[in-house]
Amino acid sequence: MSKTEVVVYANQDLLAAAAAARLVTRLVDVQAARGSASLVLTGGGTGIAVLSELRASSARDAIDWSRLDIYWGDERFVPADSDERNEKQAREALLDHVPLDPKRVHAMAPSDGEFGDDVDAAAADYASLLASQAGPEDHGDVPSFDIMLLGLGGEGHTASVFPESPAVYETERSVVAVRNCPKPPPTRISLTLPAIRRARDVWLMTAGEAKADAVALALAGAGEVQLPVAGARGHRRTLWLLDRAAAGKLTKVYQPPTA
Ligand SMILES: O=C(O)[C@H](O)[C@@H](O)[C@H](O)[C@H](O)COP(=O)(O)O
Repeated sequence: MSKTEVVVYANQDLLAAAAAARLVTRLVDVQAARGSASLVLTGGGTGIAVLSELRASSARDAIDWSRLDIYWGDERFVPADSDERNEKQAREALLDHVPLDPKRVHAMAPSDGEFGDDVDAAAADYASLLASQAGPEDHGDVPSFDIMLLGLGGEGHTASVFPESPAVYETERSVVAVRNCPKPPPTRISLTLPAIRRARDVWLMTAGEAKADAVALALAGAGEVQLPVAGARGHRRTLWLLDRAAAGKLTKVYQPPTA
């Protein structure tokens, strides 16, 4: 039975530092149990701040970086050297500073890569990659990621699955091309909600008052077509990591003292 837990931090800086500390603990535990671990990254201010905190953490090298698979939940379909690319931001914040195995860093294709501007081909290629990484124990064509990090938008998007968009209705494919995104850049590649739900742990991390309505609606059981983040769940655990402002419309959650 999957659990949902909510932890509220006094502010976004503490949230990012604490999430980085949690990542160290969880990844070390998974590696101790199974030898290797997998982590799915997100873009967005909070997601990248967590990676910067992990880079700065004195505990970070407790993780065996050579036995960690890195994936992305979504990517902006822009040239490889664009500052808008989630991959580029993650590399600068963390990935270029730790001894990862390059073969285990699974980025989504850029718009000037081997598929050119064919975003459908780039999405299909990532779906094939996920299928090739899934083992017999994974019951399907997506690996059971150990931790999937996700952010959310005030209107309820997560990864690049936007409210009432074609991606939110996708039930077959694990990865889709996304066009005409309300949030720029307009063309993206995204895991779908069924693929997100293959993760053991989903960590939804967000800060700020602008996210408070979406957080409260998702935790109250809103429908995923109108509020895609409501459909982002881990099959072991769904962990919401919030700051006080993002938790502002929740009742009955422990609120920490002001830092
Ligand atoms: O590609 C993107 O635009 C991001 O992946 C996006 O989904 C982001 O995670 C959220 O919008 C939260 O962003 P903040 O952390 O900046 O609020």
